[in-house]
Amino acid sequence: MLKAKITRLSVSDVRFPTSLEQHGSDAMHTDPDYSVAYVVIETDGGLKGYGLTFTLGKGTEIVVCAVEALSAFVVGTCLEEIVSDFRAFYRLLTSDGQMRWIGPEKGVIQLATAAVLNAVWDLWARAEGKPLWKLLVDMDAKKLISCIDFRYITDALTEQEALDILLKGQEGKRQREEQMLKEGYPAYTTSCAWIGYPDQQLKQLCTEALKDGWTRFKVKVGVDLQDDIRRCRLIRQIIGPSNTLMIDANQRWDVGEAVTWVTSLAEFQPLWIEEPTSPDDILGHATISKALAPLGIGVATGEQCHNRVMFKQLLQASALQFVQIDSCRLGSVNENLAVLLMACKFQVPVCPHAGGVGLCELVQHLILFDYISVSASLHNRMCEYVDHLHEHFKSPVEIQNAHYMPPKDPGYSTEMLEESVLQHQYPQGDVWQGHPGC
Ligand SMILES: C[C@H](O)[C@@H](O)CC(=O)C(=O)O
Ligand SMILES: [Mg+2]
Repeated sequence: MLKAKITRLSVSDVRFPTSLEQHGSDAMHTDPDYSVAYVVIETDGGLKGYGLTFTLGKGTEIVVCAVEALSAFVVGTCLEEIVSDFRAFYRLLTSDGQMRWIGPEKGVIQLATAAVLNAVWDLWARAEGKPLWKLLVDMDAKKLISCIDFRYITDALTEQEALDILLKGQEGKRQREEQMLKEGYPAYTTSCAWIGYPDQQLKQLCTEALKDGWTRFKVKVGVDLQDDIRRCRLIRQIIGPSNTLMIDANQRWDVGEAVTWVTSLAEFQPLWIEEPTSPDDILGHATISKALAPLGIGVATGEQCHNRVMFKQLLQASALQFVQIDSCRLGSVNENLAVLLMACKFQVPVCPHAGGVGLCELVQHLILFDYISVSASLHNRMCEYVDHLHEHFKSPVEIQNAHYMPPKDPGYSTEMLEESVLQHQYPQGDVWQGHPGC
């Protein structure tokens, strides 16, 4: 299977009209249509790999163009050739002398890299007959390290240090794997309190979620302080004092404003404030972290942190207390591995961003690997869950008692149902016919 030669790459613009009911809305993205640039790679042996990156409607066509521009690097190569030196292949995609000018390793081109490489990782896991998390857990430590591009991060994490972390992680690994298979990985829900949901809906969803066993909840904030106070009070009343609450501002504030606003919400005891300000403002995050530490509120960020270099600086500057990796924002598994290992070295817990379309499906593999092989800890750790659009996937996430149960099917859980792709393709899919946005 590894000998398979990649013969074709196709990419589709697939959009879901989630903005109609305000699903996914936040202080900055008030009308998100959850979307993906969806990649299928075909091989001469018949095996296919599926990959995606997450977007919000308009602009997906630009990511699709970028994927098409990268496809020349992939078509004609052999899976074995790629994975025998995955670091070199990652560099080939991210360091092309002309294309890197529109990055490097950030923005649209990095989203496209993620979509393409996610498909390659899916293909690799399928070729090995394993779910991706298991492929990673079983992989020899040196082989894993050989998938990571350490350029620009060796001042924070050397190859030897990364290897040492993985070797240390061997201890107790089998028990942790068994534990995950039995109990699953702890999750929190964001589905109850999107910014566009009225109080009644928030109340009903929270009450139902509590009944379903959820104990950790995230609420969107940042548009109007009085609204936030009312909504946080409401949610705290429903979930009680001992369940966990997080708040997410999606980059709404300036640095000083973030500190003042979150201080006004401190009585509701949020564990973290997520994305308080621009995702690029490392020193701003450090200032906010320092100011909120006495209140027991941490800073979480990462869903729009575009590469390992940014994460390195956030960690070096003690600018975040929770690392939110994203399976489709960073350069696929390769770059996520680098961030997981850096977070371990800096002893900062990883709580991945998920939700959107497919992000839960993908990132569960990474966080399972993190627990089993890297961090060996569940302290202050949980993976986001959002209850939308799973029905469009061939191997949707399985949640039991607010935990992600490890996927069993081979691959990266990236394959979508053909029918779903056809119906939601933009603009020709049935779902978009007669739609006001079309
Ligand atoms: C636009 C997205 O729904 C965003 O609000 C998601 C997010 O910030 C989160 O899940 O966290
Ligand atoms: Mg967020």
